[in-house]
Amino acid sequence: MSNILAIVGRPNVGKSTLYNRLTESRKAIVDDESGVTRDRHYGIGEWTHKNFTVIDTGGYVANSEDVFEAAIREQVLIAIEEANVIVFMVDVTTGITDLDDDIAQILRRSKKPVYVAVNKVDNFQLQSDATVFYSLGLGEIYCISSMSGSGTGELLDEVIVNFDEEKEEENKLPVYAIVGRPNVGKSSMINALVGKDRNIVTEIAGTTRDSIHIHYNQFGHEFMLIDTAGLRKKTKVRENIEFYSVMRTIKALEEADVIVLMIDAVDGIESQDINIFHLAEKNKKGIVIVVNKWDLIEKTHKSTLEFEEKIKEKLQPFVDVPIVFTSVTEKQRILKTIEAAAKVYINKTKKIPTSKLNDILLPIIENTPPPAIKGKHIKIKYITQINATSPMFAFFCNLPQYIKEPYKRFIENKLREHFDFTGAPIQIFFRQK
Ligand SMILES: Nc1nc2c(ncn2[C@@H]2O[C@H](COP(=O)(O)OP(=O)(O)OP(=O)(O)O)[C@@H](O)[C@H]2O)c(=O)[nH]1
Ligand SMILES: Nc1nc2c(ncn2[C@@H]2O[C@H](COP(=O)(O)OP(=O)(O)OP(=O)(O)O)[C@@H](O)[C@H]2O)c(=O)[nH]1
Repeated sequence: MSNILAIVGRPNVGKSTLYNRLTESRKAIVDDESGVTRDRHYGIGEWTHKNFTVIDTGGYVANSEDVFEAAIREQVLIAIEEANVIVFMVDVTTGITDLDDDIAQILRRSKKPVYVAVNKVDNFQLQSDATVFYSLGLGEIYCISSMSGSGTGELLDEVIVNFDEEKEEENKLPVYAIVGRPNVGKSSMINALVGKDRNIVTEIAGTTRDSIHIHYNQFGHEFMLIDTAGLRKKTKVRENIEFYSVMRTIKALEEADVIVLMIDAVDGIESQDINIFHLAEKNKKGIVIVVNKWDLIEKTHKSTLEFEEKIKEKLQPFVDVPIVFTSVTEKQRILKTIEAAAKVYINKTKKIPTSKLNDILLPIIENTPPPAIKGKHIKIKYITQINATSPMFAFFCNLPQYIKEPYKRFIENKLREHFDFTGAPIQIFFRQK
C-alpha cells in the first residue's frame, strides 16, 4: 500500500501554499538536508505519526494558455489513478468557476476519497461564503486558510484515515523497484533479469489495473519486482508525460522496500535523480545506485572510483549506498545488482541486539560525549534499536534537547562503521530518561 496525497485544483487557488505547509512542517522537525535542492512538487508530509507523499499537481502545468485546461483535466485523471487521496482545492474569494465545475465532474466519478478544501477562508465571515461549494456534489467541505494554517489540521485528520502506518509484515517477500529517468535502461534490465521464461516469472496484478509486480525466484534470490518501465500512459498533453512518470515513480517507491535507482553513465547523476534519491531516503527506503551503460564510457583503472566520488558528492550527506556499474546490453553485473539489493534489504531489516549495541557504542560515547551546553553535561545512558521497517535507534539521556545535528551525525557514522547499514537510511532519536 502507498500513502500518496495529490492536491488538485485550478491555478492560483493556493495549492503550492498548502503543499509548502504540509511538507515544511516536517522539515522543521527533521531538517537534515542542508544545501540540497529539493523538488518543489513532491515531498513528504507527516501528521500524527503517519508519513505520506504530497504532490502539488499545479507545478507540472505548462504556461501556454491553450494546453492548460486540458492539461489540468488530464492531471486530475492521472492523480485519481495513481494517488490514494485527492484534495480538491477551491478558492472562496472567487466562488465556483467553470474549471472548478469541470474538475468536480471528473472527481465525482472517481472511486478514490476526495476532500474539498475551500481555501483562503482567512476569517470567520468568509465561512458562510464557503457553503456554495457544497453544490459541487462532493460531500463535506473543509474551510481552510493555507496561509495561516487554520483548518488544515481538521482536513488532515480526515485525510490520513486513508493512510497506513508503517508496520512490519511477517514472511513478506522483499519488494524492489527499478526506477530512473526515461531511456536509462530499466526495461532492458528487467528483461535481462526475468527474460521471457514464464516458468520462473509470474506476473501478478498489482493494486491498480496496470501496475506490474513480477515474482522473481532464481539463483537463490526471491523477491517481488515492480516494473515501472513498460507502463507508459498515452497522455494527450505532452507536458503531462513528466507528471505521469513522476507519479509512477513515487508510487513504486512507496510500495518498495529497496529502490534500484538507475543512472545513465553518459549523462551522470542529474537533479531529477537526486530528487528521487532524497524522496527514497526520506521514505526510509533501501537504496542501490546502478550506473548503467558503463560500456559507453572510455575507462581507465580509476574510472569507477572517480565516478563514485562524483555521485557521492551530490548525495551528501547520505553516501553509504552501494553503487554498481552495469552494462545491461553486455550482461555485465546484472546479478550483482540483485545481490546488492538483497544485501541492502538485509541491512534495512536487521535488528542489532541491545547488549551488542551498548557494548560497542557506550565506550565510544564515553570517549566523545556530546558537547556540554551552558555548563550542563549530557549523559547518554543506553541505546536500543526500536523495532521498525528500517533502522531506528533511541538514545536515552538526561538532556535530549541539547544534542545537536553534528553529534547525531557522529553517532550515525559510528553506527555505520560498526554495523553494516549500507544502503539503509538510519533514524536516530534522543529521548529523556
Ligand atoms: N488570502 C489568502 N491567500 C492565499 C491563501 N493561500 C494562498 N493564497 C495566495 O494565493 C495565491 C496563489 O497561491 P499558490 O499557492 O501559488 O496557488 P497554486 O494553486 O499553487 O497556483 P499554481 O501554482 O498557479 O497552480 C498566492 O498569492 C497566495 O499567497 C490563503 O489561505 N488566504
Ligand atoms: N550501450 C548501452 N545501451 C543500453 C544499455 N542498457 C540499455 N541500453 C539501451 O538504452 C535504450 C533504452 O533502454 P530501455 O531499457 O528501453 O530504457 P527504459 O529506462 O526502460 O526507458 P523508458 O521505458 O523510456 O523509461 C535501449 O536502446 C537499450 O538498448 C547498456 O548497458 N549499454
